[in-house]
Formats: sequence, structure tokens, C-alpha cells
Amino acid sequence: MTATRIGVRGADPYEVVVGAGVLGELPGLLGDRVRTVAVIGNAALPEITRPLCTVLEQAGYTVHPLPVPEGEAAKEVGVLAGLWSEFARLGVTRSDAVVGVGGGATTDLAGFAAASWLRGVRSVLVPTTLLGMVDAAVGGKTGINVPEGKNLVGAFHPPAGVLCDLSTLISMPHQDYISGLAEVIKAGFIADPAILDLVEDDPEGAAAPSGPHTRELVERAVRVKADVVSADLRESGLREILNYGHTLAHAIEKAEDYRFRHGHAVAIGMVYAAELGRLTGRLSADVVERHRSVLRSVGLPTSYPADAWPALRDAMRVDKKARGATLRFVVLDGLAEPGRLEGPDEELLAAAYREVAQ
Ligand SMILES: NC(=O)c1ccc[n+]([C@@H]2O[C@H](COP(=O)([O-])OP(=O)(O)OC[C@H]3O[C@@H](n4cnc5c(N)ncnc54)[C@H](O)[C@@H]3O)[C@@H](O)[C@H]2O)c1
Ligand SMILES: O=C(O)C(=O)C[C@@H](O)[C@H](O)[C@H](O)COP(=O)(O)O
Ligand SMILES: [Zn+2]
Repeated sequence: MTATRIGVRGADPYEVVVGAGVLGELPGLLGDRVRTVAVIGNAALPEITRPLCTVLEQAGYTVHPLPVPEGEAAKEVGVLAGLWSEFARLGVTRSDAVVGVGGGATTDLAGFAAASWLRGVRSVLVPTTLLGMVDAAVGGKTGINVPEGKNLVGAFHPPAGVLCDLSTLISMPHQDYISGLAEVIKAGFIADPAILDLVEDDPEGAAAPSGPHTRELVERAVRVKADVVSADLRESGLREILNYGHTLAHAIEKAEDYRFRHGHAVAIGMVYAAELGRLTGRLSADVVERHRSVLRSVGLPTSYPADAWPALRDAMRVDKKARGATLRFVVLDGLAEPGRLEGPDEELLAAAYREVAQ
């Protein structure tokens, strides 16, 4: 089957290539001016990283594999500092490139390592999770976590290309795949409700990496993201819609010391945002219920402990959409009609939380 190429427009346009068995496309995305490639790969995925390094070596690149801890443990300043030392030792220059191979945690780190080294070297991202393909690797948000909050240190640094080889999804742990579905469903609520129809028609198929609609779901979600970031790379307005559900989600991730899957937190956060919309008279109860039903149909959580509220409320203060002490939320005025809720009062915030509390 041929690969699909989805363009991301902007000052430095690039392509997101989607298909099965497409790792051979990597040299084409790196370009022929690059000589040396630092491959920052999730250490738990040698069966993906090794063949990819071979593809690069056969294409004539000098390849330096740099394994990093799997998952969220990669998004730490110590790991990033270790990569800077490696870049210095290897003599990585501005004519070289970084390739990031792994889930969203790995590509966020690799992207930021590329953004920060020599004030920016070329990167190509090879996401190996559903979440990475439909969201993290596309759009140029890169970064790491700090104890004070999620993704608080980072940069906008668009990749030179993104390679989504659907065959890498087969080995994914089920719960991590489900976590990625939360971002797919998010794309459905904010922009492309056909995604919701596909999931609702066959939740079991949607929850399987080799399901009948996997490719269509990936491509639809990538198109949503590509269109948004093409119009607003630096999140000066439109891009905020991709943050639907994330204000509460990041607070949950912090409260759980980053051991709670991102997509699971986003699922709960979307129900919270939907409740904010309903309680302010902007969103119908039917659409709120649709959030719960579609998320639950694939096994995503929609509630969180009641006693967590004070800590979550405190953590939401550092949300990047906030302006000073004023919290700002992405809410829906209807399906695919994202809007903003500015400065909600404390009672409204707590009332919406009571609707998700268990
Ligand atoms: N930059 C962005 O725009 C953006 C968007 C969404 C999410 N994110 C970030 O992405 C991260 C979450 O990404 P994720 O869900 O991909 O998590 P992840 O990178 O932690 O990967 C999840 C798990 O899957 C394993 N894994 C990855 N690929 C595999 C494969 N093919 N086979 C078997 N196991 C595999 C990993 O080892 C890990 O244990 C969060 O840090 C989140 O903040 C960033
Ligand atoms: O690309 C974006 O913009 C997003 O908000 C996508 C989110 O799914 C993603 O989790 C992102 O990393 C969150 O960004 P943050 O700026 O809130 O840290
Ligand atoms: Zn997200």
C-alpha cells in the first residue's frame, strides 16, 4: 500500500508520511546535505531502532545511536543534559541531524535536544506509538517536564519530517494504544466528528492497532493537527484548541508524578472541559454524555478521585493558556466548535469537578 503524505505548511514546511513498512522513507526526509545522524531512541525498542539505523547506514550516513530511558523518564533535565554531552563528544554540528524514535515522550525529548543544541539542528521524528503519530511528533512542540509541572521547559521546533510506520504499532502495550486514542477522539470533538462515528461504530476495532480503521483514524487525526499547526505554530490563538482537556490533564499527571498515561489524563480532562461547557450553558448534555460514552467504549477513564481537587486546582495555575492569575480553558460550543472560557469563578471550577469526581 502506498504511503500517504500530509503536508504541514508554514515557514519550514514538512511532510508527515503515513503507511505500513515505510521506514525506508527516512533518508528522503533527512535530505542529502546531512552526513551524521544522532538517533535518540527509546532504549526499550531495539527491534525498531536497529533496522532504522541500518537503513541510514546503507544510505551512507554516519549513525550514532543514543538510547534514552523509556517513557516519561526520558523527559527529564538529566537525560537532556546527557544528550548535550554526547552531542559535544560526537561533534554534532549544524549540518548534522537528530532522529527521534519512540513514543511521544521520546520524540518530545529528541525534538527539544535538537531545538536546544547549537540553537537548533534538523530533526526527523519517527513516532512508534499511536499518540506519537497523531499528535506528539507533529507540530513542533518539544520539551521536558520539571517537578513544578508538565512540559514547562521546551521550544517550538518543527521537525524536517515525520515518519509514521503503522507496522510499529503492532507491538504496543494495549493501555498505551488506548491512551493514544484519547488524542484521536480529541481531534474528533474539536474538528472532525467523523472520527467519533468511526470509533462509536466499532470500538473494539478502534482499540486494536491492526483494526480496520487504524489508518483512517491516524490520517484524520494527523490532518486535524497539521491544519491547525500550519495556521498557528506558536499557539497565539487557534492552536489552543489542541489543548482541549489538557488543563486538568496536566494537573492529574503532575499529581500522579507523571506515572499516569497522558491520554488517560486527557480523557478525564475532556469530560471536565465538557462539563464546564454544559454548566455555562454552551454545550448540550447530549454532547457531554457523548464524551463519556465514546471514551468509555474504548476503555478510557472519565472520572478521578474527589479528594484530589485541591491539589489539581493548585496545579492548574501553571497551565500555559493562563494569563496571569486568569485561567483559560478550551471548551466546546458544539461538536467541532471550540471556544474559550476565560476566568471561570472558583465555584464553577469546583462544580465541574464534582461531575467527574468518583
Ligand atoms: N509535543 C506534543 O505536541 C505532544 C502531544 C501529545 C502528547 N505529548 C507527550 O507525549 C507523551 C506521551 O506519549 P506516548 O503515549 O507515546 O508515551 P511514551 O513515549 O511514554 O510511550 C508509551 C509506552 O509505550 C512504549 N512503546 C513505544 N512504542 C512502542 C512500540 N512500538 N512497541 C512497544 N512499546 C512501545 C514505551 O516504551 C512506553 O513504555 C507525553 O509526555 C505527552 O506530554 C506531546
Ligand atoms: O500540539 C499542541 O498544541 C497540543 O496542545 C497537543 C497536546 O495534545 C499535547 O499534549 C501538548 O504537548 C500539550 O502542550 P502544552 O503546551 O500544554 O504542554
Ligand atoms: Zn496531549
